Amino acid sequence: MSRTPRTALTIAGSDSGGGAGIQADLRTFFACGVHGMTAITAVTVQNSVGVHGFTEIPTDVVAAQIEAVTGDMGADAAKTGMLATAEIITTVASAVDKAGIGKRHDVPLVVDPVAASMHGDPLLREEALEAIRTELFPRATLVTPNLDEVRLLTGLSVTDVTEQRKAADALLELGPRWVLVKGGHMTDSPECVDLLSDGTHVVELTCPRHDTPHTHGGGDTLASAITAHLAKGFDMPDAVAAGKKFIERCVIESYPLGEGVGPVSPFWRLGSELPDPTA
Ligand SMILES: Nc1ncnc2c1ncn2[C@@H]1O[C@H](COP(=O)(O)OP(=O)(O)OP(=O)(O)O)[C@@H](O)[C@H]1O
Ligand SMILES: Cc1ncc(CO)c(N)n1
Repeated sequence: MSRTPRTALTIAGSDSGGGAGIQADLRTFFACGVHGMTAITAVTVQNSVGVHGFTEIPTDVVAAQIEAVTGDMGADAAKTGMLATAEIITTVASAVDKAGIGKRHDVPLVVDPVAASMHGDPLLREEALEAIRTELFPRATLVTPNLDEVRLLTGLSVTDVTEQRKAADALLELGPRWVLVKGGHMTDSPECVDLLSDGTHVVELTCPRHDTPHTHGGGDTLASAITAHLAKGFDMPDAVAAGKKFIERCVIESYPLGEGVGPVSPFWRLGSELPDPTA
């Protein structure tokens, strides 16, 4: 029998195309050496071109998934992605409290406030934004908004690092312990700067902007890589630094698939099992 790995739970939606959502989270957990568990909140009909629709999972089933895995296997860290509705958000907030997950407990909670797909298709009902602010942010150990989500949550438009700092301060007012303001959408910049802050420690994580349109699932992959490293016991700045290194390589190795936007790729972690370029 071999040693049991650390565990991480993702509470998120399914992407039928396999590049984002639950599927991205699970493959990232695996690539980072952590056992992944899932509580599915919604099933999207999605491919490289866009999200064609979604169905929510009943709230009692969302809560039961969280209870079943945390009560039996335990989670060393957890993350949320697509939550779809205010009712699901409220359910998740009380389920993580019951499971001892979140800022006030020992088990870190990463909240990725997913509002839309990268094609601009909504993944969250409009009226649910307030529930993200009031129910989830105060429970979060880390929140990881992109710049569109920053604007929706705070009303602030961010175009440079100085504005990223102001946005981080505004988001911290909503109660999370740490904030990571992602800079992937600042497409005029030759660098991708993500700003991490807890109000005292401010760290800029920078990498070159790699020239690829295929970044589907980038936000989910970054948040799950951070969650996996938190599960392994890294402190927040080290977990985020490890996540940033991981996502940069996944962006470099991203591949075209379908007619639209291809996924970022954790395949590089497989070494000799890498896809055969001659096949
Ligand atoms: N072209 C790129 N080159 C290098 N890093 C990138 C690139 N695009 C995005 N990133 C990085 O990928 C991560 C995800 O950032 P982004 O701001 O795109 O999040 P997101 O919009 O939530 O992602 P998505 O909606 O595509 O899943 C960040 O660490 C960002 O800096
Ligand atoms: C299910 C799902 N979650 C998150 C995203 C955002 O990348 C997506 N496109 N689909």
